[in-house]
Amino acid sequence: MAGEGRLSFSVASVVEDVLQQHGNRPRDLDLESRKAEEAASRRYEAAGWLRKMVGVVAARDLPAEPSEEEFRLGLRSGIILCNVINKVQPGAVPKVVESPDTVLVPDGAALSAYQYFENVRNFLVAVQEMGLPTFEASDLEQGGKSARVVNCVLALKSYGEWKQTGGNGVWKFGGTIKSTSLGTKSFIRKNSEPFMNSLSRTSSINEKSLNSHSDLDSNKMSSSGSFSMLVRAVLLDKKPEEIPTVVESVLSKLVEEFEHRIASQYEQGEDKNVKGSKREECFQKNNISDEELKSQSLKQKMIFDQQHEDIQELKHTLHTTKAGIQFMQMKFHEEFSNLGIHIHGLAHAASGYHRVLEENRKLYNQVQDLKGSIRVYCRVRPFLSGQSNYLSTVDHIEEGNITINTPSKHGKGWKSFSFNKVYGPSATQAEVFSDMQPLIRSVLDGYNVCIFAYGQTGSGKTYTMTGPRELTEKSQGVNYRALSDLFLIAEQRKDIFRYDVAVQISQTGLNVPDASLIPVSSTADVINLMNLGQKNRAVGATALNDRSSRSHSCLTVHVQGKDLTSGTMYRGCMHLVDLAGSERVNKSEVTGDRLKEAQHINRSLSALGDVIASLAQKNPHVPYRNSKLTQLLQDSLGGQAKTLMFVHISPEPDAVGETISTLKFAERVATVELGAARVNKDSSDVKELKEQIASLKAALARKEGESEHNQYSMSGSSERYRTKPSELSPFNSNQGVGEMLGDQNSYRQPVGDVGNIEVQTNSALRQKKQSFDLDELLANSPPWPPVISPGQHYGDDEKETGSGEWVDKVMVNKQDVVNRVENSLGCWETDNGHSPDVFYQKYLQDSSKIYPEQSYNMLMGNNRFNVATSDDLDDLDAATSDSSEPDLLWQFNQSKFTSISNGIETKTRKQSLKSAKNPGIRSPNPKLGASPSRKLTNGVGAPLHRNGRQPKPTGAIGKRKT
Ligand SMILES: Nc1ncnc2c1ncn2[C@@H]1O[C@H](COP(=O)(O)OP(=O)(O)OP(=O)(O)O)[C@@H](O)[C@H]1O
Repeated sequence: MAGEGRLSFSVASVVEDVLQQHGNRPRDLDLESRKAEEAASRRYEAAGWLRKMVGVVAARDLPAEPSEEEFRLGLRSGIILCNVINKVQPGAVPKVVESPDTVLVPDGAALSAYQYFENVRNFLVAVQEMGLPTFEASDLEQGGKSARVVNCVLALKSYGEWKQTGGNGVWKFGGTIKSTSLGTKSFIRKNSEPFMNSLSRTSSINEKSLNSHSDLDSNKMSSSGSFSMLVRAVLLDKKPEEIPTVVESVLSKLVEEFEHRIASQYEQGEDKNVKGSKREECFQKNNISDEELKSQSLKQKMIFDQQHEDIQELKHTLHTTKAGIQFMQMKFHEEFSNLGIHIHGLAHAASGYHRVLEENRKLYNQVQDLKGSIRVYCRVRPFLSGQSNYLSTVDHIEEGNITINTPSKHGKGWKSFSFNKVYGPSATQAEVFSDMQPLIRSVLDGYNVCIFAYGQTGSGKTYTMTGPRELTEKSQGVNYRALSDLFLIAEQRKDIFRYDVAVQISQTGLNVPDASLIPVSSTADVINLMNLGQKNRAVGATALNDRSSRSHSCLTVHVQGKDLTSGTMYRGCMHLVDLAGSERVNKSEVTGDRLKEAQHINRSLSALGDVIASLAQKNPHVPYRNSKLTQLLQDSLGGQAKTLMFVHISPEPDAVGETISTLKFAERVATVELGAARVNKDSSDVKELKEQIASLKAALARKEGESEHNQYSMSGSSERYRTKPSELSPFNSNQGVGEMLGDQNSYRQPVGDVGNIEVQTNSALRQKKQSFDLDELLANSPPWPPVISPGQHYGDDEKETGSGEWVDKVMVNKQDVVNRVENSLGCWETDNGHSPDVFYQKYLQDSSKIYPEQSYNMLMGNNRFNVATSDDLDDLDAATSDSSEPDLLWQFNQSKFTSISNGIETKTRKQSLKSAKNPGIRSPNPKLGASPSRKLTNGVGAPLHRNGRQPKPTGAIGKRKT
C-alpha cells in the first residue's frame, strides 16, 4: 500500500518533470490559463479559509480573493499563519509576535525582518512537526512561490477539518503522509511543488478515498486524468507524424524516471520497512494454515500452561522457602536469644567463678595463716648483661607454679614446683613488695614477722632484700620499702597509736644479748644504719657472684605501739634476713677462709633445712640450736609469727642443679605449719598484774638476797627480781645512763627476740608448759625458769648443771613465760611517760662521748648489754660448735663488749668469774666479764678469733671482712 501510495504520488510529478526536462513545456494558452485559474481558485480557497479562521478583522491584510502578491504580503508577517495553526493545533506556535503597528502600516513594512522571520519560522517548524507540506520563508518574499504557500495552507485546512470531524484513524494527506514513514525531508524538497500540486489536487478531489483500497483506483484515475491532460497539452501542437516519437520518448523517459524514483524511494524506505516486511512475512507464514496456527497456538498454550504451572510451582516453592526462611529466622532469633541468655548466664557464672576463686584464694590464705604456714614466694633472676644468648632453665611460670627444664640421662625432662607466688624475671621490686605489704601492717598490729631470702649465690637475694648496687627509688628492695611503709602507716595512725620503732642490724637476740637496738623515726635513719651495716657486711667475689655476700644479714625492726585510748601495748618485730648463698662449695670454687665461710654458710643453711624438716614433720624436737641462723629465726619459724620466704633461683642452665635443690627445699619450707600467728598485746590490766608479779618477784629476790652468790649460778638475773619495776625501767628519768644500762633487763629485747633464748626448764615446768599462767608463775617462783643474763649461754648452763635438758621453744611455750617476766620488767613499756627515744638519744649521746670514733660500733654492739666479752664469743663458738656450727659466721663485734661499763653486780661477777677461770683473756674493759659459759665450766676454751684477728665491728650477722 505504501508502495502504491508512493507510486500514485510520483506519476504526475514524474510526468511533469519529464516533460520539463524534455523541454516540451506546454505552450497551450488554454492550459496556462486553466492552470492559472486552478492556482487562483486554490489561493482563494486558502485565503478564504484563513480569513474564516482568524476573522476578517485580523485578516484584513488578506483579501478574500487575493492576487499572488496580495496573498504573499498578507501572510508575510506570519501572524495570520501562526494564529491559524494555533487554532488548528493549539499551542503549535507557543509565541506569536504580534505588532501593534501592524494596523498603522498596512503593508507590514514597519515590521522588522526579525518578526517575519520569527513567526514564519515558528509556523514552518510547527507545520513540519505536524507532518504537513511546507514552504520556504523566502516564498513569502517578492518572487517567491506562493503556490507552495497555498499548498501548505490547504494541507493545514485539510488537517484541521479532519480533526474537526473527530480525528478518527490516521490522517493522511494524499497518501502516506506520516513523517515517521517517509521522513519530513520529502516535504521540504525544493522541487516538491509540482508534486505537491498533484497531491493537493488529489487530496482535494477525494481525500478519504486515499485510505482504502478502492481509493487507489480513483487515485489512479485522477492521476491518469491529469496525466492525459498533460499528454494532450504536449501533443496539441505536434504534427501527427511526430506524435508517436514524442509519446515514445515521453514514455521511455517517464518509465526511466519512474524506475529511478522508485528505486531511490525504495532504498530510503527499505530500511524502515524491513521490520514491517518481516512482520508481514511472519504473518504470512503464520497464516499458512489455520490448522497450523491452531496447533501452534495449542502448542503455545500448552507451553504457556506449562510455564504457568511452572510459575505456580515456583511460586509455591518460593512461598514454602519463604516460610522456611521465616521459620528459620524465628528459630535463629530464638536460638540467638537463648544463646544470649546462656552467654549471660555463663558470664555471670564466670564472674561468680572468679569471685569464688578470689574468695578461695583468700580463704586458702586465711587457712594458711591459721595454720601458720610459711609463705614461699619464688623469684627468678633475669639474665645478667652478657648472658643474652643463654637459654633459661625456666620452662614456664603459671600462677604459683614454676616448671624447670631438667636435663636428664634420658633427654629433657621437666620438674614443676608450687609456691604461693612465682615472679618471673621481669617482676619489679614494687610488684614483689606489694605482695608482702600486708605483713608490714601486721607488724604494727603486734605480730612478729619474718621475711627471709634464700637461694644460691648470685640468684638475687640481696637484690630483693636491699636492691642493686646503684640504688634508685625504683630499685629499692624490700627492706627500704617495708620501713617506709611502716613509718607511713605509723604516721597515718598517729591519732590512735603511738609507735616507737627501733632497729637492729647485726644478728641479735641470741643468748648473747647483742641488742644493738637503735631507735629510728624515719626511713632515712634506717637507710643510714643499713648503709653502715652493708659496708660492714662481709662480701667477696665467688665464681658465681662477683659481689657475693659471705654472711647472713639481718635487719630486725621492733615496733611498740600504744593504743592511746585503751593503753594497750602492741609489740611486733620484723626480721628481714638476707641469707648467704646456699650453693654447694664446689660450685662457688672458693678456697681458704672463703671455703670455711662457705662451709659455715652451708652448715647454717643445712641446720635451717633440719629445722624446716622437723617442723614439716611436726617433730617434737626442733633443732633450732644447731646454728645461729636457726636460733635467730626461731621465733619466726617456731613461734606464732608470720613468716615469708623469698626463694631465689638463677636462670642459667649450669645452675640447674642448685635451682632444683633450692626449689625442693623451698617446697619443704612451704609445708611447714607454724600455727596461727598471735598478736603480742598487753592490756593495761595485764600490765598491772605484771607489775605486781614483778614487785613480788623482786621482794622474793630480796629475801633470797643473802645467798645471792649461790643463786647466781642458777639465775644470773635473779637480782633484777629484787628491783622494782619502776627502778628497772630504762625510761626512768631518775636513773642515770649507767644505772639504766646497768639494768640489763631494761634492755632486753622486745618480744620478738625473747624467743631466741632457750629456756632450761625443770620437768615440772615442762609438763605444765601449756597451761602456764600467772598463778602458776607465782606458785612456782623458786623453780622458775632461770632468766638468763644477757651473754650467758643457756646451753652452757645446761651442760654445767646437767639438771635439765634443752628444749626448743616450740616445745615449751616459754615465750609466755619470758614475755611475762620480761614485759613485767618494762623493757619496752614507757609507763613512766618517757619515750624510748629519750633514752636512746641520751644513750647515743653518752656513748659517742665515751667512744666517739666507735659510736656506730657501740650502737651496733649494744652497749646496753655490756656484759659480754670476747670470751662470750668463745663461749658462743664452743656452744655452737657443739651444735655443729663452728661459728665463723656468727662472731660478734667485740666492740660491743668494750663499751660502757655499768658496774652491774652480775656482770662484775661474771667478769670476775671469767677472769678467774681464764685470766689470760684480754678485756678492754676490766670491769666486764664473760658470761658463764661451758668453756668456763668445762675448761675447754676456744680462742675467740680462730684466725687470730680481732673481729671488726660490723652490722652483719657473722660478718667478717674478707
Ligand atoms: N631481679 C633482678 N633484676 C635485675 N638484676 C638482678 C635481679 N636479681 C639479681 N640481680 C643482679 O644479679 C646480681 C647478683 O644478685 P645478688 O647480689 O642480689 O645475689 P645474691 O643472691 O644476694 O648473691 P650472694 O648470695 O652471693 O650474695 C647482682 O648484680 C644483681 O644486681
